[in-house]
Amino acid sequence: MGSVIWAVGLTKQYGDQSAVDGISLEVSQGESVAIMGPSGSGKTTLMHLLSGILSPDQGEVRLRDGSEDGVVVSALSAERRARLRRERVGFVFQEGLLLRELTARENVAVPLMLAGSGRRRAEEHADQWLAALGLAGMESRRPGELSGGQQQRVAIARAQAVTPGIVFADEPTGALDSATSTQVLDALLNSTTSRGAPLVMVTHDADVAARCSRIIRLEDGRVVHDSRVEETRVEESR
Ligand SMILES: Nc1ncnc2c1ncn2[C@@H]1O[C@H](COP(=O)(O)OP(=O)(O)OP(=O)(O)O)[C@@H](O)[C@H]1O
Repeated sequence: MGSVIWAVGLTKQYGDQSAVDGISLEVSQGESVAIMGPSGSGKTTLMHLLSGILSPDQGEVRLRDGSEDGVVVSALSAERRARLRRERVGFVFQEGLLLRELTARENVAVPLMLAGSGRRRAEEHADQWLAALGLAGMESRRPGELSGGQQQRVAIARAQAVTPGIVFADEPTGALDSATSTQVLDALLNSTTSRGAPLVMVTHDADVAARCSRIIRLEDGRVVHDSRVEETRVEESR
């Protein structure tokens, strides 16, 4: 399977604190990757480096963009990086971060309009995504009129609507009870991997991680376990 993102030698320091300390990894089409590890081990920093929110002190991140070698995210200007993030990368956070004054439909349509769609087309497309996530009939509600799980599904629809090449999620079910968490996780996994796009998710929850195809564990800014690497080793030793 082709790589969608590949990172080499990523390092990020805060003062003399090494948040990420020389991490290299590739993520392939259709993979769902859980990033786990103790508090302060560098999970969020790694996700922000992979997604171009942060620039590394050393190393580079490439994202597949149609060209053979991909685009080096960290070499882009801040403006081009922001555009790449808007159009090729989806984000889902612990709290949906929906715009409170807008309806569910408008929340999903906004990124499409920012990417150049007309309002009517964007809203039609938004309605299709909301329906795909089980929210038909709720298009005109504002976030305050939806449950936590429903709000998170609106956030997933918003992330998917621009059909990004990769989706990142930071504790996407962290604020939900366990039954709702399962539904939201199913929606997130299915809506991403069924398109062939990879999902990279930071989670503290072992049950959530167990639903992913790959688990990466960090300690002190380094990868101490990668289930994909372990599987490759086992296959090679056969
Ligand atoms: N903006 C910042 N300024 C200074 N130090 C930071 C900053 N962001 C992160 N750090 C430090 O870098 C290290 C890694 O932080 P990070 O948020 O990536 O960890 P994490 O594994 O996501 O933690 P948690 O599970 O608690 O969210 C920590 O020691 C943290 O204090």
